Amino acid sequence: MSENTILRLEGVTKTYAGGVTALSPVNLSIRKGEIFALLGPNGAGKTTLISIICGIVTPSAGTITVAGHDAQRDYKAARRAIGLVPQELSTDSFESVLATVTFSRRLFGHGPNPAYIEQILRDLSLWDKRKSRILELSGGMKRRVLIAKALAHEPQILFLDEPTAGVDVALRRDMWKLVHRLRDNGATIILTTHYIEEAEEMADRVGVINRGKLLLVEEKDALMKKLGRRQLALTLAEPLAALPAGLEQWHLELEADGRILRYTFDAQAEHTGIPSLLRALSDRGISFSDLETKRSSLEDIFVDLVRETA
Ligand SMILES: Nc1ncnc2c1ncn2[C@@H]1O[C@H](COP(=O)(O)OP(=O)(O)OP(=O)(O)O)[C@@H](O)[C@H]1O
Repeated sequence: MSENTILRLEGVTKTYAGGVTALSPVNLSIRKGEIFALLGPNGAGKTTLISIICGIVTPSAGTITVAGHDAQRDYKAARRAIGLVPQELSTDSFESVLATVTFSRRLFGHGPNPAYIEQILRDLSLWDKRKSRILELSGGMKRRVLIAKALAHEPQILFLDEPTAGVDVALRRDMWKLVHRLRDNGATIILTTHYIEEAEEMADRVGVINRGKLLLVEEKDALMKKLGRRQLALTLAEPLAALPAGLEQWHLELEADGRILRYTFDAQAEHTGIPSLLRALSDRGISFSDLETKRSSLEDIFVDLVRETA
């Protein structure tokens, strides 16, 4: 394992007792200190993969190495390197925030470290709430408690399973900031999400999984650059009932009741085809009142990929 690799999966597969193949051989290396987003639709295998890494589900084949420990042979040490933030608190506890988080640390056999616990509670803006009972907290605060619990035993890797599912926009943005701060403090973060926006906003690298197969793993920026296309939208001065003949080579789309003409082109190409398109439109007496270009998002890329493997 290279010095910089904190987690490695080699040939990991899972077939459930009922015969469902949830994972085809998965190979993946996670670098120390990165934010990795695992993106996939419902049933893609995200939870299975995380559960295998955390030792909750046994793989059918393959090896998992967590911070130098074999996740099956050396389960306890591997598990200790991981903090897992589940989607929801399973119970609304009568315990205080401080007691709950302190207890989570003890579960992993660590001695007390009040200064460390105070630091995480402060980092998560929970210090003022340390004496509150969990059931008195707002949904957003409860989510923070889940993160504090996962961090209590000083894990090297933090797993966030759908960190912002069902939370409002303001809290989602707070969570994103928080995750960046945790990474800046040295944590490696792996999150699962089906919000593409979340992966786009947070991740250094993105993995796309569908039907148990890891379809790609790429630096987010490189992915956006390599696969990203641009779109040119022309708002027409007069709506068109149909696409005029002679413009087939641009594969245009007519939208918004014929008011918008959309052209998708490769941003990396030497010739975008735009000048010739504009000339061809002008030759046909088609004028426009507005022109807008937009980069295609990770969402477009994701939808294309998943469609191709469906
Ligand atoms: N305990 C189980 N027994 C049998 N099949 C299972 C079990 N858990 C999951 N599966 C199946 O394995 C496949 C992958 O499920 P998994 O929960 O890993 O997907 P996911 O990507 O986490 O989905 P979601 O986004 O909906 O949580 C699905 O077809 C699911 O029905």
